[in-house]
Amino acid sequence: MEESADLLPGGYLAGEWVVGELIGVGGWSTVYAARPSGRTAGPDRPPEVALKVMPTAGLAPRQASRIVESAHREVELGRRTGHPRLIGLIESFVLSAPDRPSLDGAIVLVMERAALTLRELLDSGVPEADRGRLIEGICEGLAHLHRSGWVHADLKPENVLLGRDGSVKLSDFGLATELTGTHGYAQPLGTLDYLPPERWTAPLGAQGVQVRPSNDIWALGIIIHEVFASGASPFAGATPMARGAAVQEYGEGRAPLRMDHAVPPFWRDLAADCLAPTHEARAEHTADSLLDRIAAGRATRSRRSTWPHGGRARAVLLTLVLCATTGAALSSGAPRKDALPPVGALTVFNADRSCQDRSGRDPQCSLGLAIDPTRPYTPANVVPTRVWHGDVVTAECQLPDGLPIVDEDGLRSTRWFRVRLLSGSEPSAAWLPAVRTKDRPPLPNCPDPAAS
Ligand SMILES: Nc1ncnc2c1ncn2[C@@H]1O[C@H](COP(=O)(O)OP(=O)(O)OP(=O)(O)O)[C@@H](O)[C@H]1O
Repeated sequence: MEESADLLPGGYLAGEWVVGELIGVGGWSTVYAARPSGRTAGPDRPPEVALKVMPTAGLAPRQASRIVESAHREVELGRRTGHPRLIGLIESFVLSAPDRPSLDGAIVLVMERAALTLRELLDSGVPEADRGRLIEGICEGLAHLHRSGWVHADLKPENVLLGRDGSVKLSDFGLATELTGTHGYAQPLGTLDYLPPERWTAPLGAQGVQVRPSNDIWALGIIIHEVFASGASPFAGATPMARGAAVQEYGEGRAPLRMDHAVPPFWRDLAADCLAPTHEARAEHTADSLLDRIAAGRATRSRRSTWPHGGRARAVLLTLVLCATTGAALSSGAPRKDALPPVGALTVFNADRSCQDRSGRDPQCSLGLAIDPTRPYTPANVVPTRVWHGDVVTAECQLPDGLPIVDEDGLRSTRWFRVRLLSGSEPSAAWLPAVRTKDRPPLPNCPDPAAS
């Protein structure tokens, strides 16, 4: 394939990171997978990151300064408001690439790598059991941003990332605006489908347009509708401009809010409040107050629920979606180096010899960790975290009499090890069949998994 001068080739050394495959292209940036170079790899460096490369060469001075400002905002926000619901910024640097004039001097943000975007999940269908949790995660991210005095100002499904453990993380803070009092000013940019009615008529002053937290709440209302109504906006129209006209009609009181019947009553009420037509009416619905309502609604629903394994069902469904969308390829070192002292280190063994080369981490060679060692070892019964030959995982205990597993060499065992997953993972531990390791540390027996 011909190499583009505007793209970094695989293997390129950008700062201290080795560029991998292309992940995505935004309006002003290109995002690549990357890993630390041999020189810098170590326990304090994540084994896999995303590099957001924002070229400035050849741009008109105003465009270039816009990009510099946008990068500056992302760095500033990352530095001041880190939170598990915001994508982590690891470092930033200016790319020195004299051999590639179009990329020389580009600004590079090194971020924690996510598995997929909410847009991709909407396109493949959000599992019913995950919908509320996803919205709650977005709301937690917004509540943190707003409490820290920032407005995201470009909230949309492309900017909601999902970690490999299904965790929700807001990203792309290029338009994020710091509040001075009740509002801030931003460039008149953003994505038409997520702009509230007042933004369509907002006066453009020397500092830009006024933005307030209620802008993000409106976008959240659109996203709630999309999540429950198979990606559809509550405002009908074939193009973003047509849908924008419908938003303005509604904002001026000339049309009612029409939501899809697929949106359940609880979420319909919440979305309707987020989509209150004026800033004043919307302002009383803060991200914090919405979070309280979601928590209260969850408590009511779980009291009514007759299915005791809701948590497990959630994990399985999200696993399926992540597997389907990402091919279930996960980073090295996924099992954590835990805060608790390890009780048994296990080196993963893959009997398939073609999978014993550690360099590629081919998704085809990844091994699954079971959710329940007493149920069939199928894709529906594995967590999103994958392991490869040679990975070291931490086991807490063993189960001598789980479901029998036979490896590629015919070795059979009913023994399973319970291994810890990255902190924040749901579930927090999963099961490695004993045929997938040669180690037999003297571990205590685990409690009966059926009883937990
Ligand atoms: N940390 C990340 N991990 C994995 N994928 C990412 C990450 N950040 C961005 N991406 C992917 O790259 C795409 C482009 O990134 P991003 O939206 O940040 O660029 P942008 O130029 O700011 O976009 P926009 O056009 O919205 O301004 C995203 O839609 C997503 O698919």
